[in-house]
Amino acid sequence: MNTSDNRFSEAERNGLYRAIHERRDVRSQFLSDPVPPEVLARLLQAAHHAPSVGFMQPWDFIVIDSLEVRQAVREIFEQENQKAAENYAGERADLYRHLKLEGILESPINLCITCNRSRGGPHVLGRNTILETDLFSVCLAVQNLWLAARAEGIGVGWVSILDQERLAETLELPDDVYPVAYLCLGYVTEFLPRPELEVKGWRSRLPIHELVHGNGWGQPLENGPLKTALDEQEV
Ligand SMILES: Cc1cc2c(cc1C)N(C[C@H](O)[C@H](O)[C@H](O)COP(=O)(O)O)c1[nH]c(=O)[nH]c(=O)c1N2
Repeated sequence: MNTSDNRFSEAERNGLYRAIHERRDVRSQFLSDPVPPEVLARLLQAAHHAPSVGFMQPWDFIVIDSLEVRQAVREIFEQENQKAAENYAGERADLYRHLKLEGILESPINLCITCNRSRGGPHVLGRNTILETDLFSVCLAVQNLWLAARAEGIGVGWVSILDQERLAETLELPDDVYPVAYLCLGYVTEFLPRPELEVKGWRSRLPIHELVHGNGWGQPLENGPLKTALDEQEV
């Protein structure tokens, strides 16, 4: 059997890698143009087709277009962001305060992806030992949506500078439902070529060869074909 039989076509593979490499966290570039319902439906379907522990599908999607709700969430962000800024001093504090870290009011849609921690009953296959696997599953749904959105030309920004309890209260979540991701979605003026935090001088992408270890933590990858290929593909 030819090992390439199951491969996508070259154009399809290029499309997938393009979505991965050109996906951005967006907060400064949102347009107010509405996202058509059929496009949003495709994004939600992409999220719903993520893998999940024991096929638990612990996610729900709260689609928020109400200005009132968005304003309430924006206030939570403001308070938490003030606190976060106090972690830095001097130039770093100045830089932090100049970063735009949310697009809650500018984006036409806010979406909260939650995790229902009791979905599927008390014994979910694969979740007997590592309880957090339900949360991991929801993160994969977020990433599916994020990549599909990039292919649709829609920007997504994840806002985590939020007090979860206040967010849960604002969205009237039941006790066993945890707000994993608060996302802002919309068409954009542009997708930056690099992460905004890198463009603004906050932090850079680490070289991949420092992150790939051989056979155990801290053991460098030996010089060989994998190391060469990684170095050649560094982007
Ligand atoms: C769990 C989690 C939480 C957050 C983020 C991401 C993730 C995965 N990111 C986006 C983050 O800053 C961004 O992904 C990195 O800077 C890399 O940039 P690109 O996503 O490649 O553009 C993010 N960005 C932001 O402006 N405000 C925020 O609160 C958060 N929170």
